[in-house]
Amino acid sequence: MAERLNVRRDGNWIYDIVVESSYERLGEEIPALDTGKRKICIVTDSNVAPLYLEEVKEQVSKCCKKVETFIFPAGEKNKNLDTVRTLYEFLIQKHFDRKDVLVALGGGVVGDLCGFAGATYLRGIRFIQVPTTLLSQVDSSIGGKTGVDFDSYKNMVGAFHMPSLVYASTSSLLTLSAEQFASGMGEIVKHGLIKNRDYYQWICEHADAIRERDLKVCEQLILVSCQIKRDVVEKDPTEQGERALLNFGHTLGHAIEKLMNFKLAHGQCVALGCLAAAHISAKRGMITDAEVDQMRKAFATFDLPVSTSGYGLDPKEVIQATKNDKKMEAGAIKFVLLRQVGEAYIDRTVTEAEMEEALEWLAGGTNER
Ligand SMILES: NC(=O)c1ccc[n+]([C@@H]2O[C@H](COP(=O)([O-])OP(=O)(O)OC[C@H]3O[C@@H](n4cnc5c(N)ncnc54)[C@H](O)[C@@H]3O)[C@@H](O)[C@H]2O)c1
Ligand SMILES: O=C(O)C(=O)C[C@@H](O)[C@H](O)[C@H](O)COP(=O)(O)O
Ligand SMILES: [Zn+2]
Repeated sequence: MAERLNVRRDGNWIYDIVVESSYERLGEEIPALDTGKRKICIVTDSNVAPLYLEEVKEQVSKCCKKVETFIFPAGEKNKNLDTVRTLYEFLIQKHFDRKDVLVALGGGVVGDLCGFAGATYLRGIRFIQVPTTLLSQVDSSIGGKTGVDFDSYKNMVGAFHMPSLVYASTSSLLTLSAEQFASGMGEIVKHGLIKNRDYYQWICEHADAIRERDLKVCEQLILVSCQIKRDVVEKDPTEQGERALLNFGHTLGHAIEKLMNFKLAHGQCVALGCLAAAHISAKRGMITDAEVDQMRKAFATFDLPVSTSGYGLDPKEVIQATKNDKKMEAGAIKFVLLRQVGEAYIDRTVTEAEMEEALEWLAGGTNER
């Protein structure tokens, strides 16, 4: 039975998030977009193509005139304008017009890049998200943030462009590496910490089933996380205010991701950034040290890093890197802190000294289990 969530805003845009256990029903969901006479280009990466391209292509073929496929080398390093350019060239060569459709089959890298091409090619064509990583199923496929990195700066060039449909199959979680599964847990724990303490506790209580990738429990994770993110982006799709709460852990997380030269997965850096932000929240007396310690244990349970010890990161360089991210507004850094576990707020008063102290604290621990 498909689980379905609706995303809408003032009648301006609306799409469904469908969570299934296989790709078998994808061909039944797409026709609602009136694609019968259209061409569809499936955009995917070199790791996902051998796993899922054939079955997804079979489904997509049922609901359009012609299917093309564009495969690019996997990895964050390829989430850039060079890859977008080769995709534009491909679409031009195949005569894609404004009514044709793109399908992003893959993780957040494919989704962000394909969505950005969808936002800009011919000033915008429709795209469908078929997320295949835990991270993309709970986070990146929803909300319409699309974009690419520029000179290693995360997501520096992009556009808000909503997908026409999100179709996630939990079956794809079984082929993910341990590291990539853990990375998704980084964003999931973030969702609990910023918006829903009960969810955070539920995640901790179901740690064994989650680690074993019990797909029923994973489905619950996907649905609750999607609901949390949906509720935020419906109210503030272009991040004028509340949406920035989803950036909890990303101010320092993005800087660490860049300085580690993308050797760590996105969700791993988010986990480190969340801990540093939680530490600052505790120093300011809003949450307790015991709660931070509990968070450290929670991230570690999901095999996420909880210390930067041995990473060779210089706190001053990390702080410098935050200044070139999108978190700067009118010269002040936009930071997300916890008022309490399950409630975040945007703070513009975090000082460099606080960040430096938090980064030193983060380097002091260990990743030994
Ligand atoms: N747009 C947003 O709102 C948003 C939100 C969160 C993260 N992001 C972005 O998403 C990206 C991270 O996404 P990600 O974690 O999905 O990484 P990813 O897309 O790089 O995928 C991780 C790795 O897993 C492989 N893979 C994908 N699906 C697989 C499967 N089912 N089985 C086996 N291997 C598979 C990929 O080829 C890749 O090597 C980052 O660029 C981040 O900035 C965007
Ligand atoms: O959707 C959002 O908004 C988020 O902030 C979700 C984040 O997990 C995601 O990594 C996002 O891409 C970060 O946004 P950015 O604007 O800082 O690049
Ligand atoms: Zn993120």
